[in-house]
Amino acid sequence: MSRYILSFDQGTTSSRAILFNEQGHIMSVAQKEFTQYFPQPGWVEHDALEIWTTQLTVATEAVLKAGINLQDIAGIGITNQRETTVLWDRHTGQPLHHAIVWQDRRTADYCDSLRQSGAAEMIREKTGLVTDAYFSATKLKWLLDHVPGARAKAQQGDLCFGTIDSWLVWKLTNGQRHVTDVSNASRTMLFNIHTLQWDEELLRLFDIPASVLPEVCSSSEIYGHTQQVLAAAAIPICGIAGDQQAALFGQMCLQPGMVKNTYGTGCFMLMNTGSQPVLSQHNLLTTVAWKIGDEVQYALEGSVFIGGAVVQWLRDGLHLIPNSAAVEALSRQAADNAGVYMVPAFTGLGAPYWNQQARGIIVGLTRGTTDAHLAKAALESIAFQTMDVLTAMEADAGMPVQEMRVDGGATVNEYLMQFQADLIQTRVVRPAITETTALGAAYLAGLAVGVWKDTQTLAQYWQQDAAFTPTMPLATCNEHRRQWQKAVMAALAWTTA
Ligand SMILES: Nc1ncnc2c1ncn2[C@@H]1O[C@H](COP(=O)(O)OP(=O)(O)O)[C@@H](O)[C@H]1O
Ligand SMILES: O=P(O)(O)OC[C@H](O)CO
Repeated sequence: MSRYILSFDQGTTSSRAILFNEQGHIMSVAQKEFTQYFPQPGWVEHDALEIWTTQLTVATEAVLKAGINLQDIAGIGITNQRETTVLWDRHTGQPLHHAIVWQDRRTADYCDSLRQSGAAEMIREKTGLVTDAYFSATKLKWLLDHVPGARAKAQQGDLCFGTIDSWLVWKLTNGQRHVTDVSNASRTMLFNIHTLQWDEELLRLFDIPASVLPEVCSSSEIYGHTQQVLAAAAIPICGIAGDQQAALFGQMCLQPGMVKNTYGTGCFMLMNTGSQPVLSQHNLLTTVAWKIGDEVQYALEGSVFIGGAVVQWLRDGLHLIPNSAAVEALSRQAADNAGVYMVPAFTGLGAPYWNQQARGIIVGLTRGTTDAHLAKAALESIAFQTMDVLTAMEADAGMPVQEMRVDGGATVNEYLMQFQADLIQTRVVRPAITETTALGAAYLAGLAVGVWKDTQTLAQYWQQDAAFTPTMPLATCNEHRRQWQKAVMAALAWTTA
């Protein structure tokens, strides 16, 4: 009998399912986009029921494509867009409102007032997070305060809060299990990353009744079994991690100091810091990477809000390119950026600036600027933002990073990868399997049910596809950095305030 692991990779713009075999090879992939709702400027919502139905559809499709029997699936691993907040009725299973997505800025003013009140330091010490609308706590508070009747229902114990992992487990187990894992919990701003428990002082601060919270579990254990979905036989659900932590695991960054950067809609760089949380001195986040058995690993994280999304903007907003892949050829039409720099602060700037009011700018325009220069500046902006995060990370670690492992949709772009290596003067390594998020969740699930013995076994599977080594002269590199810093200063000055 073969033993497969089915990964649910529930992302910001699409639900994906990937089936892995015992060697960690991909057997099949299915993907479905779902609706993005923008009810007001800066607001982003998802329909949690659509997330569930698309996820279930792609899971079924992946199994059918591979032509395997459902009883040969040893377990399901879940990885998900993090922070996105769902509130549902525990009796009917109906969401009370659209999910509020991690990108949503509706609680930005409230976060500013929290910072002014002096709460930010306490929040950072306990949660490792910067006080920002990005995280779940203020989104949940908004739902409880604005959905008619929600707070009263919550106080009566009738509601469940969850990030997308909790929601999917709830649906898969037909409402039997209300759980999350430590990595997702650490993104809520309600979770104490030192005690690994929900924090009463934070619950009081955000006025959240404890009864809405899921039980916090490790990242690799049997949380429950499927009920009346996918197969007649119950399949164990046995791995959960937030997508960026799952990618760190899938990239086999198991030793302190190892770094991965994912180039998706946003860019998320994580450094494994071992069994102790390291509080950043340079505006990075401290987060739980995963918990396996009794062992907890932590990470430093730098989140860039607009990464590959700047390429989507060239495609859908400016109509400069017919598809994302075309950005590379267009950008190569220009020999260099001709002094054009783009700061895509469309939703403010994330790490290490954390400025919610900053907005995007393009500087250095002349009569000679072409679409190719804009494409180049857009691609380069992804690398510049990553450079800023890496600089902060190296300063926190007190040593240079030896190599950066990369994954995500934009890593197919060879120009971007080479420019990245040049800018950070560090080797950039792309693995053979770039579906590291789904792979990480599969590994966590497979470890729980004995498909794989231990992490050492898994580390042997990691294989390099390509390595990009720096070739740009240092003087050119320094000049780029200097110009970029000036551009960032201009974006910070051009705020919505
Ligand atoms: N050739 C390319 N060059 C640059 N960016 C690309 C390219 N192909 C895809 N992308 C970008 O990669 C992102 C999709 O990557 P993916 O890892 O699937 O993201 P997510 O998981 O956030 O949905 C999109 O923002 C897209 O614009
Ligand atoms: O869905 P992605 O891949 O853009 O990831 C979103 C992150 O988890 C947000 O923190």
